[in-house]
Amino acid sequence: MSTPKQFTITGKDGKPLTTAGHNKNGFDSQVSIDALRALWLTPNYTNNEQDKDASVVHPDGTISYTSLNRFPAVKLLPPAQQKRILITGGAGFLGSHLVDRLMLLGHQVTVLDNFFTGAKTTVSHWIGHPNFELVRHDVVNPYMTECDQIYHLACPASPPHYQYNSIKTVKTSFLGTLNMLGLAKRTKARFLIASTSEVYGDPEVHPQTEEYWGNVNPIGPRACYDEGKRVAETLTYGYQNQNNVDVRVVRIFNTYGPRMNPFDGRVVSNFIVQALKGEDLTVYGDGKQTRSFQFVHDLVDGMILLMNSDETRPTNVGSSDEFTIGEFAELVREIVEKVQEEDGSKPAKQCKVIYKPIPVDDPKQRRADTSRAKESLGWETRWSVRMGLEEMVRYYKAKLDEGNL
Ligand SMILES: O=c1ccn([C@@H]2O[C@H](COP(=O)(O)OP(=O)(O)O[C@H]3OC[C@@H](O)[C@H](O)[C@H]3O)[C@@H](O)[C@H]2O)c(=O)[nH]1
Repeated sequence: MSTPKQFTITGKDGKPLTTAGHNKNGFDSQVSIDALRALWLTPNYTNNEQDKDASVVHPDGTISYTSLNRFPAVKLLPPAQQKRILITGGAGFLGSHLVDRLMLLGHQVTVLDNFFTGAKTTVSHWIGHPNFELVRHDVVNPYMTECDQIYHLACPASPPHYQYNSIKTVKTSFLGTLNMLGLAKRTKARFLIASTSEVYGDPEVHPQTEEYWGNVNPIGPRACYDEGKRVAETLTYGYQNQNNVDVRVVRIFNTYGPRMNPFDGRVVSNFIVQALKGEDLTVYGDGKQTRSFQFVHDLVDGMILLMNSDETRPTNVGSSDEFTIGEFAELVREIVEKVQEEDGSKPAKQCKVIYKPIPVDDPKQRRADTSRAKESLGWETRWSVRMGLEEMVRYYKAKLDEGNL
């Protein structure tokens, strides 16, 4: 595999950022950023070292996939430290980054995914590795295995995707969580559910603390996801109280990064793809609604810290750097231009911002209060939005350049 181009990352504290993860609570989750980057910035469907003339996509429109003869190096853990970890939705955007981290750390990872929004290509670099298993499975059906930890992420997360089949989204949240909690009960595995900032609905409290009960329209178009996740949290604490299941609940705020499906309709992927293609940036409503965006490595840090901590209360993991969507469009446009300038592909014309109708029940403001994550886990975001967006722009640009976007 060829070595990806090196970029220096400056963390929020102004110092060079070379690793992700922490060594806390008896669990070392640190890996080098270059090792993570090599898993998504280098195409893994051709072996460039051995076949220097190979291009990923050929002029006749075909694509070369070659099986890797070497897997990325993983830590050699003593058996007593190696955990059997089940990740539902592990072929999705967030799941695949969690898979990368836990694989590099030397654990045994089993991924369950029905590939509705996930894709095999997100984890294809691990297929065949003795520590890795990929199972096509829909969590609305029970699944039996032996494991020590369960990260339950399976559920479409982008508003157009989760609204596509709202009944299935509710079913996935409820039955999927029920099945995985049943598995946790039998195996005595620790269970972490990926909940969401959407449990706060269109919040009247700002920023959102975990104590806030939320403002959700129970029959609106977002209800299938919002209420689905709320009842999933209810079930989770039901199993904790009635069956002593060891549970963790992470409320994930808007997250972005490489491998986010470029067409999943969320704002970060939409704006970057539009700017790279020279199309108009679509701001919904007047663009005054706010969000805070965290880079995916920070989220993975938070999830692993929470899973291995004693904190059993719901915990927000998100950024507290708040932008209006209008400001965010300007920032994305500026960063895309910077990356294009760096490699001499800046177009003569600047793309415009256009305004489209606001989706029903779109939250007007959202910002994570992360005091609990800071106090209980020692977690804080390390990536600035600017550095994270540059990473994501380079990833999409590489896909665009190879004709894959
Ligand atoms: O092209 C676009 C897309 C989206 N938007 C706006 O940008 C804001 C963010 O939209 P996104 O679709 O990215 O994400 P949302 O904040 O609405 O929902 C997200 O919330 C947290 C997570 O749990 C979920 O991944 C997702 O549901 C919204 O106000 C939306 O209306 C645009 O202005 N233009």
